[in-house]
Amino acid sequence: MSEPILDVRDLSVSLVGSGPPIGAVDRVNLTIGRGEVFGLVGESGCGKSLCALAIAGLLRQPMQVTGGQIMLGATDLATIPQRQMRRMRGDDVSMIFQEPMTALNPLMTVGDQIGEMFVLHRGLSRRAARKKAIEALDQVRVSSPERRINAYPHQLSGGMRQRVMIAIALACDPKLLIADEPTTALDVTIQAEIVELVLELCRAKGTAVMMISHDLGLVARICNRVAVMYAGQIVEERASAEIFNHPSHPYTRGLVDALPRLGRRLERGQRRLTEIAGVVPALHEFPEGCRFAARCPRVTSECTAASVPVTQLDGGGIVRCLHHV
Ligand SMILES: Nc1ncnc2c1ncn2[C@@H]1O[C@H](COP(=O)(O)OP(=O)(O)OP(=O)(O)O)[C@@H](O)[C@H]1O
Repeated sequence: MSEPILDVRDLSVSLVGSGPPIGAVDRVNLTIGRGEVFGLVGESGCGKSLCALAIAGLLRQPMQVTGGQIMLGATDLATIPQRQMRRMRGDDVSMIFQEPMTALNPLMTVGDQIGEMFVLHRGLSRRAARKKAIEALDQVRVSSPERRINAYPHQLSGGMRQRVMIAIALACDPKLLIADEPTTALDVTIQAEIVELVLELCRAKGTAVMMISHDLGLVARICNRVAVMYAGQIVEERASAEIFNHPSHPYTRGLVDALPRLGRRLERGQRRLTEIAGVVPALHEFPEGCRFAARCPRVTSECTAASVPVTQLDGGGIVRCLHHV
């Protein structure tokens, strides 16, 4: 891997309320190289978004970072004050979300929202920022950018809004872009265009990407390395070709088997491809031993006796399973 830009060590996020804290993300380790495209996958509710929000300094009560370090270069994002984090967000690390409307201000034109990045982070005048906003809109392939900068978010299509959010996120050339399911809410035809756009712009700017998705197929195709998350823990992390072709953890195997492939047909009465039976446990239901045990085809009594340590794999990477292949 190239020089690391992000080094997350033993990150824990917990729900902190009136009772004892409830762990949601459990000692997660992640390293992303400069300009690398890194994937984080897992079903809904595995803790991917909480990891992302923790890194971007956007966790909200009752969720809190309760342990570990988030090193972006020499700065530990887990401990810096909110004011410093606000400065670094946009400048060093940016995030785009599944639903752009949650991040865009409905009362401001898209031009003002993009321009604000240049005013706040680069100290440009309003007039100079407006010019840069037009260039940024052009870069994300919004046609007639001089006209479109005067539009409000609700006047644009979902795909256009996502492009605006990408323009805002990349305006100040951050070192890391976290993309949390950026295409899930979009029409299938636009999804590939948006992913390509993100990759192309980040490649040109040397920005590393952390792509979060429930779609292992997408992530394996575009990422150098992939981490698979289950019930708040990383259960496997390897080069994406390895993960895709020789999944080591039974959960990863299940995700691969659930992918649609050319020539595979649904059996009569089967609604989806081989889904992993069962559901991700809720936070207060995490079991003592392996968290995947209740759904695992390889489970034995050892799996539920004590928590499962991480094993280094011969070809590089890690897996958290007593019966990995
Ligand atoms: N503010 C909150 N209060 C209570 N529980 C929460 C909160 N935010 C997240 N959780 C719980 O934490 C767990 C992890 O959630 P998270 O959103 O990180 O999952 P995810 O893998 O990103 O799923 P998705 O793809 O659906 O966003 C889930 O069980 C979720 O219900």
